[in-house]
Amino acid sequence: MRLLVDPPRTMNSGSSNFLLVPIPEYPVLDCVPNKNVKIVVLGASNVGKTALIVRFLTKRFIGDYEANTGALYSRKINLDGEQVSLQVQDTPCVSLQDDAEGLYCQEQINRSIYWADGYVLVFSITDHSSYRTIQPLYQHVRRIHPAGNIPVILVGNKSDLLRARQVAADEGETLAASLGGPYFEASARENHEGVHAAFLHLCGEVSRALGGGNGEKRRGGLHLARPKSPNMQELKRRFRQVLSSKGKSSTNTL
Ligand SMILES: Nc1nc2c(ncn2[C@@H]2O[C@H](COP(=O)(O)OP(=O)(O)OP(=O)(O)O)[C@@H](O)[C@H]2O)c(=O)[nH]1
Repeated sequence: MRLLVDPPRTMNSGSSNFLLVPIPEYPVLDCVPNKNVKIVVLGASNVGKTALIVRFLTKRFIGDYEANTGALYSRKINLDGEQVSLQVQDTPCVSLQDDAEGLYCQEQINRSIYWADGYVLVFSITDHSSYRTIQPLYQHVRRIHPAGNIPVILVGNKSDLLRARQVAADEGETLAASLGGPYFEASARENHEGVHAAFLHLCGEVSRALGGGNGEKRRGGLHLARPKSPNMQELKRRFRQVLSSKGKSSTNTL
């Protein structure tokens, strides 16, 4: 069975700034047996974590969001001709501590890190401090998963804002190499293909790392419960919010 969140009833089809397509959700019981890929998206504030996830799952770009509270999105994807259950965990932002050695990282994020099989580390190419957050963030992931291979990709988002660039592409490449994953420059605002390629690459890596197993992978380090299940209420609330603000700002309805 597949559950859909309430579809929007009034929309402006000319706008790309609103979530026009509901993100398919389905209960955990409907997961594809033995093929459950769990990834978490991590990074500093305002780098575009939510925008990237929504872009990947809906091919759409939403202009503005309220601060993220950590939604979990679920859907089935086709990976090399195989159906795979994908869960993508959005997270609140992390930030560097004053000494820049450690991270401010909510407990909810630690749980997500423990739960996930693959990691999307995001910075904005327009914000060098978000780039500096990545190395400590990766070390943090390593502390939670001290053993084994960690499938990871590094995404430099907002590549459409070239004039505001603060992080050079080769800085991204170098950092990604040190983490042992590939670097993708992407624009959640302007380009679905780049975002899609990045997420799909990670899903493939995770699937290979799980080796066809059921996701019961490495379990060293901290013992933390998995994060809450798909947040349907949160999604519905966001749709309602988007629709009501749309209704206020435009007379164009379908
Ligand atoms: N120009 C441009 N803006 C983007 C892009 N991606 C996201 N944004 C904008 O950046 C802002 C932050 O995007 P979010 O997706 O909310 O970022 P986040 O990392 O989830 O933010 P937090 O909730 O603070 O953790 C929003 O105003 C987005 O519209 C992009 O690729 N290009």
